[in-house]
Amino acid sequence: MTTTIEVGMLGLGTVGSGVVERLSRAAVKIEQTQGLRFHLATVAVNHLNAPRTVSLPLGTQLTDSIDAVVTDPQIQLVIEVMGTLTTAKRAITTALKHGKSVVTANKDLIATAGETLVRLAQREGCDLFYEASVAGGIPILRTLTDSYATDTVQSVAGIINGTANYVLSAMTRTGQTYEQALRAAQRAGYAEADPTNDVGGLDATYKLIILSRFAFGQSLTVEQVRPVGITAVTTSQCQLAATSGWQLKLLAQAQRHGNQLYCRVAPVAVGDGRALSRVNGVQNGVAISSQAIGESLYTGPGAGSTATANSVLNDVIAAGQRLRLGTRGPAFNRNAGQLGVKRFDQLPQAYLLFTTLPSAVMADYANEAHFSLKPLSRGSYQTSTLSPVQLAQLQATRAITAIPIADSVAWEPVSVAPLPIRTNIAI
Ligand SMILES: NC(=O)C1=CN([C@@H]2O[C@H](COP(=O)(O)OP(=O)(O)OC[C@H]3O[C@@H](n4cnc5c(N)ncnc54)[C@H](OP(=O)(O)O)[C@@H]3O)[C@@H](O)[C@H]2O)C=CC1
Ligand SMILES: N[C@@H](CC=O)C(=O)O
Repeated sequence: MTTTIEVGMLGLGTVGSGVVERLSRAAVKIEQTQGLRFHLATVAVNHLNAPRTVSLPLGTQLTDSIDAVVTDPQIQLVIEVMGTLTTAKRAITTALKHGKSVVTANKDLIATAGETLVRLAQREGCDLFYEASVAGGIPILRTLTDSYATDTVQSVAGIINGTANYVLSAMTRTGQTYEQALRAAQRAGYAEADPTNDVGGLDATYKLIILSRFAFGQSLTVEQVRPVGITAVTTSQCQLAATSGWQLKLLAQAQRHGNQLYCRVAPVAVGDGRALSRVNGVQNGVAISSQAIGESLYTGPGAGSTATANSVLNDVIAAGQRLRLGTRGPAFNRNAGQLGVKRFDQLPQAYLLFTTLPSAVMADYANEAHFSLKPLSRGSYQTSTLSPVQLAQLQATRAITAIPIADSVAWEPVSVAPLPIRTNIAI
């Protein structure tokens, strides 16, 4: 017997159009395999007369009133794919208070107000799912919930912003400028309406915050992560690094060490031997290290209409099944931990350096401060382990860009001599 679920949707842009298209394409399969039929009753948009890439099914209402969706007593399930913070929070809150289950792809909102919304959903006995909020088409949240249920995660290292990875890959592989590559990512529908968070590392930080709740039961804040984006990375740096066996990636990391969780979102040099170095373009990759499974890598498209819509619809089906069975309420994530939070940049580690300073000056630095410097190609170097103080002093020259090398952290303190302070060296 088939159960019909009345659905309302907020947003009909890149992801919303994908949801409409996938929902009609997969309707027969969903009915056959799940015993569910989803009837898209109403879709709310901002601009009623804007051109659309999909046609709505016959009978689906298009409105510019969010309330017409979230307060409609017929609607049982609301899909929020419009983005925004305040408007989306108000809409989801109203939907939950009206007893509706909610599926959202909104990482900004789930990272910053997710805990409040989860509590509200629990109080109202509704479901709140958000698989598409992290890594687009990769079912990483459900995998962490279901497949790591008995396991203990030690570390998560992810390329989790499709736009930034597309840009860095294009700069490395085709020599495009940052601006050219970003424009292409925008045209492909990977970037947010305003791409500032994509390239500034905030989008990856929001996703790391959500991932960390599932992997460690630990909530992070943007202030704790202090993300560094890719806006200062140049095509020349990407290509010099690649020549020497490193790929520059915007990496989001969280790693348990004792009772601390170390985190970072920053451009990092990933060695060619590591699987993450081969995750290119809009692809995302999440490498998980855990006690029972060991090392695993989950890859797939991190953004884009169809792949993201697929994740949204998997949540819709999960919520639909609970509506059918009357089992709504259990939170998507119930992992809870109590770790202190630190940043990777508080630890000694090795770096790739890019500079226009003469090699003799760089050699003097290394000699005076007792660290070693391996020259790579044209103004690039690989350092031995540097303490945070040494790094700060080195960067005070303002003529050196330092990119941390993945997996080079020294967990035990190392004794390193401080550098003499030299600022504003003439080049
Ligand atoms: N694009 C992607 O690859 C991914 C996106 N996401 C997330 O999914 C969400 C949607 O992204 P995306 O589809 O790319 O965004 P788009 O900008 O393409 O679409 C946003 C849609 O929301 C509608 N909208 C915006 N504000 C309002 C409002 N106040 N009232 C009613 N409708 C509104 C817009 O209406 P109108 O068309 O009339 O302007 C538009 O249809 C975001 O949270 C994003 O972060 C998550 C994973 C991947
Ligand atoms: N803008 C985001 C879209 C998916 O979350 C990205 O580029 O990863």
